[in-house]
Amino acid sequence: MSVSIDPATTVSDPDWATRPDGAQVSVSIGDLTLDSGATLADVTVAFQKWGTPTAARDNIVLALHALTGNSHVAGPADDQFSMTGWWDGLIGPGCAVDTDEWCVLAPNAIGGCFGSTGPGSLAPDGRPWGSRFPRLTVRDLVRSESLALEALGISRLAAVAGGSMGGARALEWAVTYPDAVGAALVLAVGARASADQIGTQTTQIEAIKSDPAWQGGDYYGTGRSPSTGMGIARRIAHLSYRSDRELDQRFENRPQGEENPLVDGRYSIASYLEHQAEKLKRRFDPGAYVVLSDVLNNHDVGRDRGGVAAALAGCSVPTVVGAIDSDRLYPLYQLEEIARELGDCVGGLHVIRSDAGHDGFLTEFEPIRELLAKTMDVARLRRSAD
Ligand SMILES: CC(=O)SCCNC(=O)CCNC(=O)[C@H](O)C(C)(C)COP(=O)(O)OP(=O)(O)OC[C@H]1O[C@@H](n2cnc3c(N)ncnc32)[C@H](O)[C@@H]1OP(=O)(O)O
Ligand SMILES: N[C@@H](CCO)C(=O)O
Repeated sequence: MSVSIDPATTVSDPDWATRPDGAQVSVSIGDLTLDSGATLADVTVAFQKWGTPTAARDNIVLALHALTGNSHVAGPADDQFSMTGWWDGLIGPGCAVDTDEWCVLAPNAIGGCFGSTGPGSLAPDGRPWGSRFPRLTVRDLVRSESLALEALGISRLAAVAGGSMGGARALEWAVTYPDAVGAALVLAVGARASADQIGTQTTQIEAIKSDPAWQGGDYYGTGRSPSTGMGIARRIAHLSYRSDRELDQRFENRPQGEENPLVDGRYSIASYLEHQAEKLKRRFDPGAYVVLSDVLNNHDVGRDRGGVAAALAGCSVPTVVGAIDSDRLYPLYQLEEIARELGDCVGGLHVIRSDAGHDGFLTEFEPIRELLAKTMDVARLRRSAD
């Protein structure tokens, strides 16, 4: 990729390359011009790193998280990240992405709440961005990542990989910078947002904005947060992340424990969704949920590129494409389109048989391991051909 670095660019830790696995580094990339034409001032992109970059920086793999994910792709839960890494066991010494060979970087998306600039960050005037935070696109996220990588001395990626919003980012990486990406793994995402996805995501956004604690988006520092609205959003979202079959097998129409839904008790599924909502409230910012859901809504790899088919056909990056057969958020036909139209799809569409639904890109360890290994095989061939 070729990007022009803002003179304000700084790297928090100049020795980041030799730091141990899981090390964090943040890069201030200065002002970022957005697709909307607006400028986001003083942007920081925060990463975690596993493995060691070569002197030539030719072994870098970008692991891209989904909507509420973060840079913690491997390792146990710790003080900063309350969850086990989302691809734990897939990235590390001897794993599918072998960090004795590859150096994995996982950037936190801008617009989020894990160290990269988001709506809860302080703007240059010292106040939280809040309602002033601009709308972002997947391409804005990818551009911020490419600027940060340039500042780390990285101009080429051996591979990019991700699912869901991470898959949208991986696809945009491949289409935007085909000469700078060796191989890609795109999981559980479409080439553009569908009416169904925009419908459910705008409904979730409305749930957050209709919480009185939203305060027009300027709730930071007020002591009140629209977490009730985000809890409702997460319940709606979580249903779309799992399959009807799996949920019914697990919960049927059973009551929760001894509770009686015919009086004032809950159904088991309602209790489960409440649990998922409560967990998200503890680790995610509603404002970031709104910004990144909007990013998913405007995802369209064909925008200003002559449409989806033309954009995908023009992409020369060898790309492994994977779908989960029970994914009702990103149904099979959307992944079939990507696999069919891409300039260089490796082995056609890989369909993962699972009842886990969309979340299968996180839970189906063995099939994801195989797809990651396949992607790294392609990356290795391309690296040796360079
Ligand atoms: C790429 C990225 O980074 S995306 C971000 C990844 N992480 C997340 O999305 C975090 C949210 N977590 C999840 O979505 C899921 O936990 C996944 C996808 C990571 C894993 O899914 P699974 O292992 O299938 O978990 P599952 O959906 O069964 O949930 C289990 C939880 O529900 C709870 N639960 C199950 N039944 C009930 C019930 N009737 N009432 C209340 N809670 C219940 C379990 O106790 C368990 O709780 P715990 O997670 O606090 O231990
Ligand atoms: N469980 C995932 C689903 C969205 O892809 C998340 O919360 O980000």
